[in-house]
Amino acid sequence: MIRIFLTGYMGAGKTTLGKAFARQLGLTFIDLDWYIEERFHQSIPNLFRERGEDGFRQLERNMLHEAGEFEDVVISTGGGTPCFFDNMDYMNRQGQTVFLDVPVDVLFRRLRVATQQRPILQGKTDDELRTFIGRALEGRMPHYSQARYRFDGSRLEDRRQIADSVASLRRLLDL
Ligand SMILES: Nc1ncnc2c1ncn2[C@@H]1O[C@H](COP(=O)(O)OP(=O)(O)O)[C@@H](O)[C@H]1O
Ligand SMILES: O=C(O)C1=C[C@@H](OP(=O)(O)O)[C@@H](O)[C@H](O)C1
Ligand SMILES: [Mg+2]
Repeated sequence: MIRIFLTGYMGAGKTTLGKAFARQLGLTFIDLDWYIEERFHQSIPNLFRERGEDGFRQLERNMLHEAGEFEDVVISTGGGTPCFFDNMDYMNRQGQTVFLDVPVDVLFRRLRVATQQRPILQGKTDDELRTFIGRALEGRMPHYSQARYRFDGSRLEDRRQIADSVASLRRLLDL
């Protein structure tokens, strides 16, 4: 039975790599954000507005424990999932955890054009955003570093790089 959790900061490539990896191995792919949006019929930004971050984190934990029971699955978590409650311990008990490690400059380049669905990043200038990402990544590293595996997520910029990264992740996980 295979159960893989991809973790890492916003823009690290969890959704992109998770989807491609699951497709190649014939596994079920669950993006935790998409799963939440499906179950609550609300976008992530609306859930933040309606429930506040604390409320979002509670339902994120509950949905993690629901999806975390699925088998033969790749679960791409949200960037904050490992950082709340005992979510990281839970994931380490349930399956193989992978931290997609990506340099701040790469995260900034990816995210500056993709803040629409990420409430935490909205309303910032480029300089504010880059500083925010750097500080947030540093603050979250104690959680991300509890993952069993570390993987370089900086090579996901085109189909060829995604295919190569899928192959590298298979070797890392011996799958
Ligand atoms: N098909 C694509 N074309 C261009 N950029 C993309 C594409 N897919 C993802 N990206 C960029 O890569 C970033 C990381 O993708 P994503 O998998 O959503 O990361 P995560 O799930 O870790 O937040 C996105 O924020 C986006 O900027
Ligand atoms: O880092 C975070 O706190 C968040 C990351 C998002 O997921 P992605 O990492 O897929 O963008 C989403 O769960 C929410 O906006 C909060
Ligand atoms: Mg994602």
